Parts: sequence; structure tokens; C-alpha cells
Amino acid sequence: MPYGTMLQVIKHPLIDHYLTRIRDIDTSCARFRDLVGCVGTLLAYEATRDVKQEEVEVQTPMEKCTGLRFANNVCIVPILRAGIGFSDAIVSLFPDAHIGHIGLFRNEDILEPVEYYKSLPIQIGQGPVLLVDPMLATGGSAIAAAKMLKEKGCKDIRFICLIAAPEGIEKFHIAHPDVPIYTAAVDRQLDENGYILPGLGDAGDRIFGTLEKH
Ligand SMILES: O=P(O)(O)OC[C@H]1O[C@H](OP(=O)(O)OP(=O)(O)O)[C@H](O)[C@@H]1O
Ligand SMILES: O=c1cc[nH]c(=O)[nH]1
Ligand SMILES: [Mg+2]
Repeated sequence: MPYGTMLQVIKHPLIDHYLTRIRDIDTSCARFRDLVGCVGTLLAYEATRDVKQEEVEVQTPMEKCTGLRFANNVCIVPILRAGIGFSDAIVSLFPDAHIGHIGLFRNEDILEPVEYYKSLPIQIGQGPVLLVDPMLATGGSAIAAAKMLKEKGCKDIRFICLIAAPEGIEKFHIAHPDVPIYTAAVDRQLDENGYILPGLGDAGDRIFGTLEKH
């Protein structure tokens, strides 16, 4: 892949195992949600491996020592709706995180994102921002969301997704060459409707049980 460290495909047997269950059409909605959360936390763990830390003095029951903590609070921003199913578990890893929301849905005729909601914390420009959405398909939604974050002053954005299509990775990288993508898998291609193959179907529908088409 020509993207260097800007595309990190996180390999681990646990991720492979969970992702296989996630892809399976026979996996129930409740199990799907749990598994998406499990992979989300593993990806977020890797995506924050190099965040800035600072030293802090801590008094143990035995003596004083020096510990490390995040220099800045992490901010987590799911892209609604499917991103919520992904971010709930990630938030539990970072209990002090500020949380923003970006509402986008993909117009399924023209495959362009439509914005319908935005609520971003005022502190958002200060620390690392984890932008999360399970699917990077054409890339339109993630590109629009990262642009909204940059307009708010965010300088350290990390995009986390479950599955990315090569077409979306390329478009996203051209639009935001400074934003790394952390994903569990790069799939083969998009179909004629902009769905990822082999993919997992419609992430939002599977997370929220509104599955009709796929
Ligand atoms: O890369 P793209 O081609 O933009 O497609 C990816 C987007 O599609 C899905 O959301 P969807 O529009 O289905 O909204 P939902 O989360 O409300 O189901 C997914 O969660 C991404 O946000
Ligand atoms: O495969 C895809 C593509 C876009 N959105 C999804 O939920 N799934
Ligand atoms: Mg959807």
C-alpha cells in the first residue's frame, strides 16, 4: 500500500475472529453490536499508542513515584448513526473524553453525504480527536466529517473504521493526507451501489436492527 503510516491495518487474531463474526449475515443484532464494540476498543488502543503524555507525581500506598498520563484529553466523534455503535465501547476506554457528534447520511442515489447534525465540544482543538465510523466506502462521509473537524481547529485527527474500501482510502488520503486511517480490514472493492465487498452490509441497519435491504 502506498500510504505508509497513514494507513494502519491492525492485525491481531482477536480482530480477525471478531470481524469474521461481524461479517456473518447470521450474527444477531445484539451480538453484532457487542462485536463491533470489541473491535472498536482494540483499534482505539492502537490509534492512541503515540499520543502525547506528561509526567505526574503519584502517591502510592507505599511511596511517591512518577506516572504518565495523557497530556490532553482525547475527544471522540462518531459519525451518526453507525458511528454510535462503534463509539460507545471506545468511550469506555477513555472515561474523561469529550464527545462530539456529526450527523451525516449518505444519499444512496448520488452517494454524497448529507449533513443533518453537528455538536462538537469547545475543547475539541486541544487534543487528539478520534473520528469513528465503521465503514469507509466511497470516502465521502469521512472526508466531510474530517473537514468539519478541521474547521473547528482540530490538528490531530485519527480516523478509525472497521472496514475500508480501496476507493475510499484513496479519496480520503487525497483530501486529508495528514489524517491517519486505522482499520481492521481493507476489503476488495465497492459494488455498483457503493457498498463494500465483501463488507458486512449496511452497518447502521445491522447495529440498530433496521435492516431491510441487505
Ligand atoms: O464512505 P461513504 O460512501 O460515505 O459511506 C460510508 C457511510 O455510510 C454509512 O452511513 P449511512 O449513510 O448508511 O448512515 P447511517 O449510519 O445512518 O446508516 C457508514 O456508516 C458511513 O457513514
Ligand atoms: O458497505 C457499506 C457502505 C456504506 N455503508 C455501509 O453501511 N456499508
Ligand atoms: Mg446506513
